[in-house]
Parts: sequence; structure tokens; C-alpha cells
Amino acid sequence: MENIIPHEFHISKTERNKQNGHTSFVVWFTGLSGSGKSTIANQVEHELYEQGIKTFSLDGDNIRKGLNNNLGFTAEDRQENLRRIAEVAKLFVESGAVVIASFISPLKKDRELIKEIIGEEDFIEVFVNTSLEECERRDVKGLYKKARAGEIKNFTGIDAPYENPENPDLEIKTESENLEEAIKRIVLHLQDKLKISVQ
Ligand SMILES: Nc1ncnc2c1ncn2[C@@H]1O[C@H](COP(=O)(O)OS(=O)(=O)O)[C@@H](OP(=O)(O)O)[C@H]1O
Ligand SMILES: Nc1ncnc2c1ncn2[C@@H]1O[C@H](COP(=O)(O)OP(=O)(O)O)[C@@H](O)[C@H]1O
Repeated sequence: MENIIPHEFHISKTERNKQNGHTSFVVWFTGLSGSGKSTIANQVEHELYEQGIKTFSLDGDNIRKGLNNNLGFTAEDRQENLRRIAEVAKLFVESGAVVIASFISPLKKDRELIKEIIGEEDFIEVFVNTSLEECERRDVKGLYKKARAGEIKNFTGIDAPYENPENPDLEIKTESENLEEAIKRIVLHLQDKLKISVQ
């Protein structure tokens, strides 16, 4: 951007990672409403916390009620929602935290943008793959019922699209894998990534 000259700070991500004893990156959960993103993310964060890892969760509660409370669910608003979240996640990564982000993030192009902002090397995509039928059966918040009744417009899976990730780093099929197994698999996948490489 014109006339914006970044200041070089002495303490960077590398120093913070050394001090913390682990690397920092984003674990991004994508999937339909009710697929299990928050449930899984919560438990993954708990496991990491128990290991002494610095974590921070980003989800609808702390984002859509605050920073992004001027955004709705049109394709345009979702893109801006996710762009801002990716920028925030990047700042937290700079601060040394492992960021656990849970957002529907329904479109491939928006997930590509997120990856671009955060940087491919710091982005782990976890696809929480639960069928629409199962999400609707769970209907945790009663939103599918409202969407079917036409009381909510642009509802993902009903009258707004969800594009399945083609190459996620991890895929969790909640209808055939139990929660404990899924958590173990994700946490195991993160172990190598958390190690600081000695140069
Ligand atoms: N129209 C519509 N479509 C989808 N979801 C809706 C909608 N309206 C409200 N909600 C509630 O908002 C949560 C999804 O917000 P996200 O920020 O994750 O969505 S997005 O990534 O920008 O698409 C989502 O939360 P989760 O159920 O946790 O996914 C819903 O509770
Ligand atoms: N294997 C599983 N993994 C995650 N959630 C599951 C699983 N099996 C059943 N559930 C249930 O599905 C619901 C998922 O809701 P939630 O985590 O809020 O989804 P999301 O954040 O994707 O909207 C919860 O009620 C949870 O108990």
C-alpha cells in the first residue's frame, strides 16, 4: 500500500516460537453447520493446552458477535468475514499461538484466499465431513428447521452452497469415526508440525 512503510520489529515469530518451545500455525476446521467443527476444535485445543502449548480459538462467538458484527451471510459478506478472520489468525500466529479456527468457510475460492493470507506453510485444513442429512438430523441450534421454513435465507446446505475441500490435510467423517479417535488423529498429525527445526 502506498506510503505505508512497515517497521522492522526485533522480536519476531521465530523468537516467540523459541521462547514457547513450539511453532505456531493455524488449524482451520471447515464443514457444514452442525458438522462438529466446534466440538472437535474445543477438544483439540484442550489436548494441546494439556501439553503446555499456547493456543487460541477463533469461532463465530468471538468473531461474528464482535469484529464482524456488521456482516451477514451473503457470498460477499462471508468472503469479507473470512478475509478478516484470516488476517486476525495470521497476527495470532505471529504472536506465537497455535490458532484453532472453526468456520463453515464454504467456498473453495475463499479457502484459497485464507491460505494465501496465512501462508501455506502455516495452514492446516481439516474438513469435518458430515452429511447434510446428519447435520439436519442433529439440528443443534434449530437453524435447519428455520431455513427449511424459509425463515433464514442463504443457509449453507439449503439455499447456499458448500463446496467440499478436494485436498484437505485431514478429513474427519463424524458419522463413521468417533470423537475420541478423531481428536487423537488430529493431535498426532500436529506433533511434528509443533517441533522447532534446529538449524
Ligand atoms: N445463513 C446462514 N448460513 C450458515 N450459518 C448461519 C447462517 N445464519 C446463521 N448462521 C450461524 O452462523 C454460523 C456460521 O458462521 P461462519 O462465520 O462460520 O460462516 S462463514 O464461514 O462465513 O460461511 C453457524 O454456526 P455453526 O453452526 O457453528 O457452523 C450458524 O450457527
Ligand atoms: N464424531 C463427532 N464429532 C463431532 N461432533 C459430533 C460427533 N458425533 C456427534 N456429534 C454432535 O454433533 C454436534 C456438532 O455441533 P457443533 O460442534 O456445534 O458443530 P459446528 O461447530 O460444526 O456447527 C454436537 O451436538 C456433537 O455432540
